[in-house]
Amino acid sequence: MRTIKIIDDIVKDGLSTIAEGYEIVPDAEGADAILMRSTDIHGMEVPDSVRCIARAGAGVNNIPHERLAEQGVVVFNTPGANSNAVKELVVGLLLMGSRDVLGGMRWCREHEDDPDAYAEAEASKKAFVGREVADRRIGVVGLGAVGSKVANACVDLGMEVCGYDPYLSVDHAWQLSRDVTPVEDLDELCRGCDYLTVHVPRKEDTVGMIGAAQLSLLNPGAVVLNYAREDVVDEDAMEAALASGQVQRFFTDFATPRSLHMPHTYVTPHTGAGTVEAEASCARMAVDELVDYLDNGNITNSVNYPTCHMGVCRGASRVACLHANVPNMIGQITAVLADASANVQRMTNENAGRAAYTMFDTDEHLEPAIIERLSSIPNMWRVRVIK
Ligand SMILES: NC(=O)c1ccc[n+]([C@@H]2O[C@H](COP(=O)([O-])OP(=O)(O)OC[C@H]3O[C@@H](n4cnc5c(N)ncnc54)[C@H](O)[C@@H]3O)[C@@H](O)[C@H]2O)c1
Ligand SMILES: O=C(O)CC[C@@H](O)C(=O)O
Repeated sequence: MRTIKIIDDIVKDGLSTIAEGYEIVPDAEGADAILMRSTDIHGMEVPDSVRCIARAGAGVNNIPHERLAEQGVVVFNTPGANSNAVKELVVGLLLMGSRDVLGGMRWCREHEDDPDAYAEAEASKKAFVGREVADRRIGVVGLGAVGSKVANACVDLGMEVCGYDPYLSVDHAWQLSRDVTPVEDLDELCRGCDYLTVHVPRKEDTVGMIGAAQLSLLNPGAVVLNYAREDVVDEDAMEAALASGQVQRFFTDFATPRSLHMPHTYVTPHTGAGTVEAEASCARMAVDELVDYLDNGNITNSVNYPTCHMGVCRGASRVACLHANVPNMIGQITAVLADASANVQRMTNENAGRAAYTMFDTDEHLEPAIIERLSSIPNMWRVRVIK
């Protein structure tokens, strides 16, 4: 029986692909895998029993994945699985940010007992006049799963859309409307924008990337949306820009102590991906990744190990070696197998960044002493006997 510890709220519907032979357990200690969402586990000691962690979502800044790679723990995420949900909310807020929808609704609610409200509304409505988004310029920072969808939707709304993404993948480039203008410099992107929306992961080069300089380049009265991570937009700079009117409205998905008190700021409680569809598709993708890794050693959508697929093992045994991406690891692994006269049926080696993954099927079962020898190769982080 394989075991999964679930951290966070994972919709039941999303767990439907958990195969027979799996059990959800209450503790991480002793579990084979962890399935989780946004809880920050930087301070958690991940037990040695845990071989993989799947984050049902896109952002993995809450998981120490580089450290976990050296512990031989494969970390997965679910690229794109919630991107439509975020796109829909961002587009909705973009429109709300252009018309004072919330102000108008508040006015109506405040007049709920006023018998003359209907007539007074006609006189009061000029306070809520907004602007149309068509022909306005929007800058989209990050053109991945979410950003590319937002950019395309803005094209459909008739906006002038510019995008900035120095690491744009070929897949996402294919998905992007040809009416999105690529801009190579962040400041150039911001210059003259009426709207700015941010869809980058939280990492060293994105923390604070939207600061005073970028906000000052927007058109006065711009609307800014942050549905990426809280500190991608510098809060000091944003508060000053809101106070001066340089930014008219700020929509953010992050209820930080600061954002909750900022003027003209509309905060949602990290619900960008909060739809039944997105939650289920993230959970299902995460479960599929965990199960294929635990059962077959295959790796799909890992953020700290390379992709590797060898299907289902047809040999007597399958072993996976998780190790540093340094020279002569394959040489040392095959030397151990040659010493043991093991006949390798299939073998794959892949690497990504500092980590590498070597998986092989053999015609015979490998004795524990051989596994021991493989494990003691320097820079070997974990050896898994899958079959
Ligand atoms: N609010 C939510 O509920 C919610 C939901 C999904 C994603 N997110 C956040 O949004 C981020 C993006 O999600 P996604 O699914 O589009 O991820 P993604 O990986 O598909 O796209 C991220 C894009 O950002 C680009 N990028 C990276 N560094 C950059 C930089 N310095 N400047 C410009 N572009 C850069 C990448 O090249 C990539 O194209 C996630 O990492 C997560 O933090 C939030
Ligand atoms: O799990 C969530 O609720 C939010 C997920 C979102 O922030 C993501 O990065 O995909």
